[in-house]
Amino acid sequence: MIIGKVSGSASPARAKIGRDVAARLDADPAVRRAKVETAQMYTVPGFFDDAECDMLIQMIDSNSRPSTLLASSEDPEYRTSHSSDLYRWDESIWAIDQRIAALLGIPGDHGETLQGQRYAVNQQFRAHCDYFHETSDYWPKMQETGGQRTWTAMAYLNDVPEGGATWFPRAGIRFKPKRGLLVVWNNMAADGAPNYDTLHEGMRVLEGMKYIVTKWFREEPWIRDIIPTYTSPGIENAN
Ligand SMILES: O=C(O)CCC(=O)C(=O)O
Ligand SMILES: [Fe+2]
Repeated sequence: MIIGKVSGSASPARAKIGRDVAARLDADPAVRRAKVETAQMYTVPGFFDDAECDMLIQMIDSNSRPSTLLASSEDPEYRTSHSSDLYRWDESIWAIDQRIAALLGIPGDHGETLQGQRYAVNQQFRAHCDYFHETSDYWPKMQETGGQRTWTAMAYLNDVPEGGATWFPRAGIRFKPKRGLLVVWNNMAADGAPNYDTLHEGMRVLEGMKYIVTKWFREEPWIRDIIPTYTSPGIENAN
């Protein structure tokens, strides 16, 4: 995640992911293309039903820590929500992960751990881009774990009485939290380079709580490095 404008390089592989996912979403009658010229952005109303939203909210409430940032920020108000990593191998999370991956047509193992977030009144996530800064200190580490973030899928788990919209100031669109609504966008431009027009903000919650889940997809498999490999004692690792 980066703060402010940065550039990364063009990538034919990422450009192809952008075209393939968009073609799939364009062909899906449940999906609506957002009226945005400068980024690929879609919505799916009612992607999660009430039972799924309630289950996810309960999981977030039972397992939250203060949210973090990859890049440092001077502003303590930058990201004030609570986050929760939703355990991939839990049966119900697995099913949700698979459904999101199938919607986009991206293999599930390219998806990072589903992240739940909870914002209380006055909490927010200020303007940022989800892609990685390719000249940052953390970029080599990100390259080892699947490379650049391509698509983001984010769902609102409840209606928020006031505030908490997701605002894309450069793309010129704002989404109001609506229970079950999934918002999907490509963080890359047509040439596969990071698209600064995807800059977005989780606006301050003014009344009530806001619950969301976010799935960030990498250009390559993310999961391979987190599966523990069993090595028998006394047997040399072949690598
Ligand atoms: O809370 C929001 O509306 C935005 C969340 C977000 O930007 C993210 O999870 O990457
Ligand atoms: Fe974001």
